[in-house]
Amino acid sequence: MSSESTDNLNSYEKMQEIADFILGQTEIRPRIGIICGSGLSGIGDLLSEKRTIPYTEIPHFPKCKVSGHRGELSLGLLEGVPVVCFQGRCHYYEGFGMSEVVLATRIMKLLGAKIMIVTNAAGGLNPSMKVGDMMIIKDHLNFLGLSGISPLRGSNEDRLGPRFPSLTDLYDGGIRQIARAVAVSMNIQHEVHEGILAALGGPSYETVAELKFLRLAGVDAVGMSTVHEAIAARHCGMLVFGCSLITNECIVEYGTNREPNHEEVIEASKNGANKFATFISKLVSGLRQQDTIA
Ligand SMILES: O=P(O)(O)O[C@H]1O[C@H](CO)[C@@H](O)[C@H]1O
Ligand code: HPA
Repeated sequence: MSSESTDNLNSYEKMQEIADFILGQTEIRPRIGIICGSGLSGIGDLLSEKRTIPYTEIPHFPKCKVSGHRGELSLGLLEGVPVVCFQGRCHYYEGFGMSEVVLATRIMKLLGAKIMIVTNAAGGLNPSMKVGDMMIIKDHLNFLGLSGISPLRGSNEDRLGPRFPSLTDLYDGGIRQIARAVAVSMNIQHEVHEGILAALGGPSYETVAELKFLRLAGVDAVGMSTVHEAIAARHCGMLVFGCSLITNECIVEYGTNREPNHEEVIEASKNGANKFATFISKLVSGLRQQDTIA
């Protein structure tokens, strides 16, 4: 499918066809779906009894091209829990339509997932956040959504969810509590923050003025993804947990001779990937113990 295509994956039947194709490749019936952000595909390497399918082999599935995104999905067991792990995402700035951006989310729902864990690389705006830290997403500010660019735009698919879903407490409080306990158990609580993610359209990084504005608005970290998937997950009734790896410090002063770049983002996510993957797998273990996924 070309990246120029617009929202052409709204058909429930087409999504069901994709889900049936995936279910036909494995005995795994996922309870949790994970979306891996830039450089974070290694979470999928922790799966046992794994079946990996390149996106190119999945009918109708968009092909992500941004470096740091592997472009395959893996089904298997993580801490004994059946999961599907999307190792690579499509971004709106690549030219995909919103229905392509959130296709992975809707497919995990049709595969049977009850919870979505969505991850990303993000710039740290809150000065207390250092490169390599993590941020549990408490809420978001969606600049695309505020101007009407939504995965829910268009006629509503009632089989997925309601026309007017609420986004109150979108990022599940109970799961965030488990995540905080995991951070303590790993003795990394000083590196694991909780805060507000702002989603911008990208692919350019933010101006200094934009970052100053976002800081005033209470934003802790900035990214170009995640919130659309979170909205689609809420729409179709999944619980959502979101977590950012802070890959760069936002430059909020003029004339510093410093600039953000994607190479720095990938390098930081490579460095932080193992700890991040361990954190997510221990969270999944915590969810199993709490029967959240029953
Ligand atoms: O959100 P993920 O996919 O983790 O990647 C983030 O990193 C890239 C920018 O460096 C953008 O794609 C941004 O969205
Ligand atoms: N801004 C926006 N998106 C990002 C950043 C950033 O600084 N880092 C990683 N994704």
